[in-house]
Amino acid sequence: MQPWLEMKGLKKKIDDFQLGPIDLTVQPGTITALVGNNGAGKSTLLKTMMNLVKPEEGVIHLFGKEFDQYEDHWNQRIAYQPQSLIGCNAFNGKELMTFISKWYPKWDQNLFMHLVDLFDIPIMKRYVKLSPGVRQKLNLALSLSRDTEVMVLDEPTAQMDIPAKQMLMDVLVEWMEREDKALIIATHQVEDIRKLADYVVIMKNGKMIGQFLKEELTTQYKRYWMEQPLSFESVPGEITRKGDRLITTSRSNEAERYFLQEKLAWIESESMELEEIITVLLGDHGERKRPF
Ligand SMILES: Nc1ncnc2c1ncn2[C@@H]1O[C@H](COP(=O)(O)OP(=O)(O)OP(=O)(O)O)[C@@H](O)[C@H]1O
Repeated sequence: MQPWLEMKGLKKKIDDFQLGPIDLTVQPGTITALVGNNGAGKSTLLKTMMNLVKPEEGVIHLFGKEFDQYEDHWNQRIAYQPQSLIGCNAFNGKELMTFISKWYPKWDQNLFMHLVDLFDIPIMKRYVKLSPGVRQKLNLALSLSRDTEVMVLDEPTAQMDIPAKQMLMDVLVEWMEREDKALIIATHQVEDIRKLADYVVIMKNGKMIGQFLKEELTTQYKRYWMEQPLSFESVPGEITRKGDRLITTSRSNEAERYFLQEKLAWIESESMELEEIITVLLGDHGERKRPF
């Protein structure tokens, strides 16, 4: 199947920050979570996808076409929700809905009203007077109701309370089920990634560490408690070793094959938590820095 979004060798320099090279593919029907340290370049990458930031190198294909050949109204097929909306303060939710809905032929008024009701959004109150969490809820109602094929969300749940985050997960899952859709979401919330993502894109200091199938990460990253002390020889995918019996690996299939071949028995094995896996991939699995 042709990807809906494809980036190859994308690079962008902003002052002393270098983004890329980025190689990324988004298939219809998938949710991709963009994860990384602060300042990794997630927001810059999302803006590049939306043609708001011009890359110096590389190509972007959206729905099979390069940017300069984009079909008219391409932006009616992809919606982008930045971390904060500019220029909304003077208006209330109902007025914003009236402006925005005109641009999107598939605008779903029923969904908008459903989300207003679900999240208890006061749509007659001016945007500037809403709390950051309620603003995020309104932003989401204004984004999802566009009913575009691709939705790009930049940290949509950072300010939300716990029940709203839970409800949003359900809303996003339902939204994905409507027809072929793709969702790209930059987030620091492990829960979002755990519950929603099919793919996880890990970024660190402008570089893309990789695009991974979440299932593969959570099945391949494991720790083993060995019955006998291990030799010094390294185990396939070895990440860390504590003492001579506790080992973590990023390639559990190969590690288990190696253990069987070497007649090494393990007492117990455990899959690593997604949060730990991301920490390892971000290269922060060593000694913790002292807080002071
Ligand atoms: N308009 C700008 N002018 C100067 N530097 C910028 C601009 N926009 C982004 N940057 C720089 O680009 C880098 C990446 O920032 P970006 O906001 O994309 O990271 P991020 O991964 O989204 O971070 P966070 O997780 O903290 O939201 C940072 O070093 C930032 O200072």
